[in-house]
Formats: sequence, C-alpha cells, structure tokens
Amino acid sequence: MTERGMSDQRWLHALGQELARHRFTPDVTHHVVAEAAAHLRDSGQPALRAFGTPEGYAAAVAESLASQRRQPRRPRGRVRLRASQITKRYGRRTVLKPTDLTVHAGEVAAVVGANGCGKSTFLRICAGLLSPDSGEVLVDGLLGYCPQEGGTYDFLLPEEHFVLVGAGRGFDRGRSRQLGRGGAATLHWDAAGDVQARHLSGGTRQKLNLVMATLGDPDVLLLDEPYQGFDRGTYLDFWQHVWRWRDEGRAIVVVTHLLNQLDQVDHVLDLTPGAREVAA
Ligand SMILES: Nc1ncnc2c1ncn2[C@@H]1O[C@H](COP(=O)(O)OP(=O)(O)OP(=O)(O)O)[C@@H](O)[C@H]1O
Repeated sequence: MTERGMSDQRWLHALGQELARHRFTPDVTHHVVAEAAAHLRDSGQPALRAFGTPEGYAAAVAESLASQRRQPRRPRGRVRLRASQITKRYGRRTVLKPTDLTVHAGEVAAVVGANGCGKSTFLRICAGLLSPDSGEVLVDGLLGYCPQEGGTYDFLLPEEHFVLVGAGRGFDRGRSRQLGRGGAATLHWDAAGDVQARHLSGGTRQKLNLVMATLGDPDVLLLDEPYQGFDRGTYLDFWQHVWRWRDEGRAIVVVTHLLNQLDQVDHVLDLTPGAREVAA
C-alpha cells in the first residue's frame, strides 16, 4: 500500500473511533466510514484535504444527523418525480431491487450507498436514459441531468454546448450563451474562453455538465456526484446552489458519498443492499 493509502486508512480508522465516541451504532459507523472511503477512492483526494480532521468530520456528521431530527418539515409542493418499484438486472446480477422515491417541488433527495450499489443506474433510469426491468418513473416538468462523467463533446467549445442544450429547451443562440455564461459565473468559471471540452480540467468539465443540466431552470434536477474534481470552495458553493434551487421550488436528486450534508436534505435513499434509511 502507498504511504498516502496508509495515511487514508489511518484517517478512516480514526473516523470510526470518533463516530463510536459520538455513540453511533456500529451499522451507521460502518456506513459513514464506507461512504467516506468511497469518496476518497472516487475523488482521488487525500482524506485530510477532503474531510478535514476525523474529529471534525465525525462532529459534523453527528451535528448533521441531530439537526435533521430537529428540523420541522417544510410544506411540500406538488410531486415532481415519482419512481415506483424500479428494478434492474445486468445479465444475471440484480442491481436494483424494487426501489421507490418520490420528490416534491422544493425538496432535495440524496441517493447514497456503497460503490456499485446502483446509484448511477437509478439516476439514469429516472432521467429516461435507461429502461428499468420493471416499475415506472413519472416526471412532471422540465428535467435536467448531470452525469457523473462524460456528457461533454470533446471538440466543442463550452458555449457551443450551451447553444446545443439551449436549443433543446427553446432558447436562441444568444440567450443560450447568456444563460450558460451566467451559470458558469456562479461556479467561478469564465466559460467564454476558446478551449475545447477535451482540454478542460476534470473539475471544469463537471462545471460544464452542471451548467448544462441547470440551463433554463429545470423543474427536476438529477445530479450524479456533480462536484467530482471541484476544489473545496466550489464544492461548498455547490451545496449553497442546491439549497437555493430547492428554495426556488425545484425537485433535486443528488448522488453523494458525503453524509455531512444530510441534515439539510428531505429524503435519503440508501441503495446499499440491506441498508436502512440513515435519515429522512
Ligand atoms: N451497462 C452495464 N452492464 C453491466 N453491468 C453494469 C452496467 N452498468 C453498470 N453495471 C454494474 O452495475 C453495478 C451498479 O453500477 P452503478 O454505476 O449504478 O453503481 P454506483 O452505485 O453508481 O457506483 P459508484 O458509487 O462507483 O459510482 C456495478 O457493479 C456496475 O459495474
């Protein structure tokens, strides 16, 4: 194991001890540590940079779950997304057992779970990009989808992406560019540059994906770990955008490994086989 891998292992071990000190059950402790490990693997970041100290992160998760229990429920808007009894197999392997999720206008749902448990599969089914084996998805309104990776066109400029997506949403070229640039600016990115998507950094490509997903203010936003590669400041801003979109009445589904945001979401769908809800 590399030195970095060993120090991440030590960090995860310390996190487990801290969570136990906060009196989390072994189930929840195991779950939080597994989610943190998955995030480190996916993001390639060292633990200290991604999460801060184990003590701090354990305290943030504890506070998150405690304040989730304290929060009064806000009045719900209309149902924007209803996924009912979704199942999916790849070959002989069952990835999704019957899965339900209902998200109202003005709500955020987090989809969590171990690597490979079917989070992206579920989101792609909700986006209409993949057919379930059984069950149905109803979407009321305009839908925006941000994939975990891919989704951009190597030889197009960012603005050409905006024009393409904008055309599908009924905007002319000028308006599409304006909306795209505006969305990019909120992520501290100047999208007017002359750089093809293939030459953008991974984090900037994800910003491009996020701007495309949110262009034209869709009613339903499906975001599959859209912040991979974001620096810490942009990552924190991302969640501020999520709360703003929610307050504007959008229905949002976010795939995430990061449980310290769960205090503010309305639903948690845990797809880990045999898992129960961590918070809701
Ligand atoms: N087209 C496919 N054909 C066969 N197996 C697939 C296909 N797409 C995904 N899988 C498998 O299905 C399982 C679920 O994949 P999925 O990408 O939905 O998981 P995930 O929870 O999003 O994972 P991660 O946390 O790593 O992003 C994985 O084992 C994956 O290898």
